[in-house]
Amino acid sequence: MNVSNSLFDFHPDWLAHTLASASSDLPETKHQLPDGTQVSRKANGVLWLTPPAGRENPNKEALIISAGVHGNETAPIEVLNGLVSELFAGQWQLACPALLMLGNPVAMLAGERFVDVNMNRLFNGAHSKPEYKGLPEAARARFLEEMCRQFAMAHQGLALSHYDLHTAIRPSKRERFALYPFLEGRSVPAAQCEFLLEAEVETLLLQHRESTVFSSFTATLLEAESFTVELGKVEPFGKNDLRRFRGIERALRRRFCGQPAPAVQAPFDHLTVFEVVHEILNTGPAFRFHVPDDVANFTEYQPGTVIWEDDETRYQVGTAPEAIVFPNRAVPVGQRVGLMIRAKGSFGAR
Ligand SMILES: O=C(O)CCC(=O)N[C@@H](CCC(=O)O)C(=O)O
Ligand SMILES: [Zn+2]
Repeated sequence: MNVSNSLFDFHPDWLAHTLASASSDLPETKHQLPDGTQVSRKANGVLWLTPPAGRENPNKEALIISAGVHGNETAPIEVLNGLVSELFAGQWQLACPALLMLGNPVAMLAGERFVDVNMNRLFNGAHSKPEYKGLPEAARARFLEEMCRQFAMAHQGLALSHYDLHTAIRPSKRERFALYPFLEGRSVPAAQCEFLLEAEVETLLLQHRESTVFSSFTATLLEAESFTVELGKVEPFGKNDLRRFRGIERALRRRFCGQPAPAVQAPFDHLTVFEVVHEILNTGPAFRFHVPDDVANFTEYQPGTVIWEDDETRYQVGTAPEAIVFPNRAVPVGQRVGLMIRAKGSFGAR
């Protein structure tokens, strides 16, 4: 029997199966591709792939790729699903172990960012907070963390990278950008910058503190080189212009196949690096946010502009212009309303 048929219960592909099984508790199932690659479906939307023993892993690495941690960010889900279909159809062979995760199948089915609570605020152990007790998104975040832990343990000695793929709610003056989780003393390896450029991601944002997002968990606890990667704008399934996602698709395929990195090429030959200078948090009922709802990511504000205030605090842009990323006033008290950022330099040519 065709492995897709048996693994995906006669659904045409991994995504269709994951959506159809969104509210099911699937037991672990194991399969083998004709070339000997082991495929373990650990749960709905979670595939652990192991190349056959003896196959060379030229880049000496293991990859964790996640998409759909926000259910309405569909393009990266479609890209990852397409790569899985290619692998299962024998179009290329896997060189490195890979853990592939569709983060929040229930939210994906609903076409929503999340169902009860933003899952990308539940990592680094936040899922265990009493206020999230009993919520399916907390259980899923805990499970995804456990999968990552087991995968990292099983592949000690290989370089571990995690790319958590997203799309942004609003338009962006910089179409694709990556966020690098904060770790004391860490700097971004050149090979990772080159991978981002290969994926046509031209902007990198350095986080200023540890957080509860998925990439912060894998970076902090598993010592992975991790990135949240924003690849475009949120659209429903079937409405994405997947030509705009060819960069990440090609770059991931190349990594899965264990091929060497191509030389960096214009126009994707330099990465503009920004740093977070201020995180805007919803401080409660008196919080007033002065950025309009529809402003694009990377919109710049001049020194002195008041960005937010409440009855005790007022945040004004400092002596140099600052730009905003992820403006979103509709978040619970204590959560991020946006990030104020400033250009820090660049990597590569120019
Ligand atoms: O467009 C938006 O407002 C949100 C897009 C998104 O989901 N971004 C991630 C970034 C995670 C990080 O800071 O690494 C998120 O908000 O979870
Ligand atoms: Zn997202």
